[in-house]
Amino acid sequence: MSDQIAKITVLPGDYIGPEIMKAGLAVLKTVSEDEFAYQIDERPFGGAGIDETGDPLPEATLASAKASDAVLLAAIGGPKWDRAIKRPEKGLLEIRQKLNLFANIRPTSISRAMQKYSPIKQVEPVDFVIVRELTSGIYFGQPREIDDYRAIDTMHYTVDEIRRVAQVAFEMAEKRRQHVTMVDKANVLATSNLWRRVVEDVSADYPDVTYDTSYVDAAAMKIISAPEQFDVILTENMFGDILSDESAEITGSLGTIPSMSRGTTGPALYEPIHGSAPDIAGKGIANPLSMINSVAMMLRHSFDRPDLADEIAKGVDAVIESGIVTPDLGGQATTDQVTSAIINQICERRNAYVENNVR
Ligand SMILES: NC(=O)c1ccc[n+]([C@@H]2O[C@H](COP(=O)([O-])OP(=O)(O)OC[C@H]3O[C@@H](n4cnc5c(N)ncnc54)[C@H](O)[C@@H]3O)[C@@H](O)[C@H]2O)c1
Ligand SMILES: CC(C)[C@H](C(=O)O)[C@@H](O)C(=O)O
Ligand SMILES: [Mg+2]
Repeated sequence: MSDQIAKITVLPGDYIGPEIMKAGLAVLKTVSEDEFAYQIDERPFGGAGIDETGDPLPEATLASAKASDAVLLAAIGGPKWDRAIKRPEKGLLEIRQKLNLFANIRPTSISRAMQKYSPIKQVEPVDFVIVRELTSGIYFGQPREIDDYRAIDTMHYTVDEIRRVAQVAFEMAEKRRQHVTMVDKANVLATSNLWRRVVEDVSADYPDVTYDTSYVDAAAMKIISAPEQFDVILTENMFGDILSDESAEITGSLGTIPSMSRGTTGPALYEPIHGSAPDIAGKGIANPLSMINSVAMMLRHSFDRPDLADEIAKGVDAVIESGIVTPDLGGQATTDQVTSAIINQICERRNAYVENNVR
């Protein structure tokens, strides 16, 4: 951190983005009181960036992100800008590339509190993390062309791009249950064959970590039938995008899962894995948990405050357990009611702690 006050660039984005960002910032304010000094710099991004400046990633937004200690993003995109020359999604790809956020970490765990909301039956605990390559592959490959009769996208990977994200996955696995599964389509794709060669090589540097591979179609099946088998899933950009939405859904809702995107230096970016949910925007029913969990992830990884992240996690678990949940999880609570319930839990626990320690 550049000085004692953490600089956080805040990008509320579009549709439900501002609704859930408000929730995330309210929880951040609560846990930070007397504990963590920060300043936020809120900037337009995505559709909001287009509306304000004509560009989904305005220059001033990028400059703020680059000068920050961490970036907090809600969600961007939606039908309003589907015909824009440069769509909001383009801004998202650009910020990932310009901040060199090559590793995207998307956790899936079904805590005891969450079990009753999961659509799958679990015998063993489910707790795995997807490490998704984020700045290369088919999202960025050239040539990329379209005319009236054909369209071309190109999947492209280099050894260095694979090696650096593989190292992130193996390092994470060392601190978890020491297992990496690389997910690919090596029975068809040349890029997957390069991934196999490079990851096999990287795995030799981590003797305590076991390593296996799975084709992506089979992995999609196992995420539902045997998710407890996974510890760290390492995969390329587009497979990671698809498998992370599927993985989120086995917890009960896409609206619960946070993510971290990081490079080797510079600020990391934290965001829910879902999009701007235009179908429910403005109704006050968006699930704020993905955003609140993203705030916790930021405190843990960018600011070395696992204590504050744990306080949030305990508050979230208590509220989920009590059944105060939004309609995507089968409940009737609003975004604000869930957020207030979490804040109350955090405050009650703090007061109880103070009382116990004064006596
Ligand atoms: N990182 C991002 O900002 C990001 C990620 C994914 C999609 N998008 C964009 O979002 C827009 C909408 O995309 P989409 O509809 O395909 O996907 P989406 O993730 O926005 O929504 C898919 C479904 O999940 C529900 N959902 C998502 N988040 C929720 C939450 N917090 N609470 C309750 N329900 C929630 C939605 O209501 C919808 O039914 C598109 O423009 C897309 O490109 C942005
Ligand atoms: C909006 C889109 C470009 C983005 C992606 O595919 O990376 C989203 O789906 C995500 O998962 O963050
Ligand atoms: Mg996605």
